Amino acid sequence: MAMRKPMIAGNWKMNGSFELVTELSSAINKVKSAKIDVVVFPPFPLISLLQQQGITVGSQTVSEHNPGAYTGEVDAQLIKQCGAHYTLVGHSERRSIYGESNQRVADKFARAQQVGLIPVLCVGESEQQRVTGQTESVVAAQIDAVIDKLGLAALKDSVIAYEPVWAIGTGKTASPEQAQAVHKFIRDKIAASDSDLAQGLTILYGGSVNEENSEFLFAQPDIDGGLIGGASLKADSFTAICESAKRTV
Ligand SMILES: O=C(CO)COP(=O)(O)O
Repeated sequence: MAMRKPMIAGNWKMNGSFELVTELSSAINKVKSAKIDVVVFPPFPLISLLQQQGITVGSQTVSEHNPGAYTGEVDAQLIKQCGAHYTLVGHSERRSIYGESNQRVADKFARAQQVGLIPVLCVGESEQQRVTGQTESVVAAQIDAVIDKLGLAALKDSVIAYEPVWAIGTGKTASPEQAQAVHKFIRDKIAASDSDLAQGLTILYGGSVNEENSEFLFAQPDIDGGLIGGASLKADSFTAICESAKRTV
């Protein structure tokens, strides 16, 4: 991953508080380094606050619509104004709990880029899909929905996060070899059309990453960092994961 800077992203999901912002931002500011990008995805109301503490931030989702009568949704432009640089799109919890289709995720990806937010496109198969041999076709379809809508070049200003659904919040991490195989599949798929784009693309792994397994995952050639859930809420764990990413550089 010589030409790609490792990224460690913390997805707080529906957790967090003003107190956690204080605790985590001081820990992250200590671990920050030019060697890695550290990004936090907190709930919407904490975006500005974290940004004011010097943390690079993103939202956990974004509306696909332009501003208007969409009660409860948050506009991409406003998220950007709050200081966010990134947004997750298509996290598996959004897909499964809120019914987001590949098409809708592609619409969100498009809207994010329209206002200059960098979308982090989350992809991954369920356990059932893995055991029935559908991992590659599921992941390919999730990526193709974006390519079909916007063209391959849209992936240039984006990040992909491979998060197998069976590994999220379960403590069942994909082995480094399992994760590497899917990351390589994604990079090869894109390289078939544009090898420079594929070589420059940051592909994160997510799903039960912790300070014990991060080093082995990040040592894989196509794994450029992690999207961390549970362990991103604990200063010690999150900073240890960041340190393990620094050691790969
Ligand atoms: O969903 C995730 C990050 O987006 C992963 O969550 P866990 O690290 O808690 O498994």
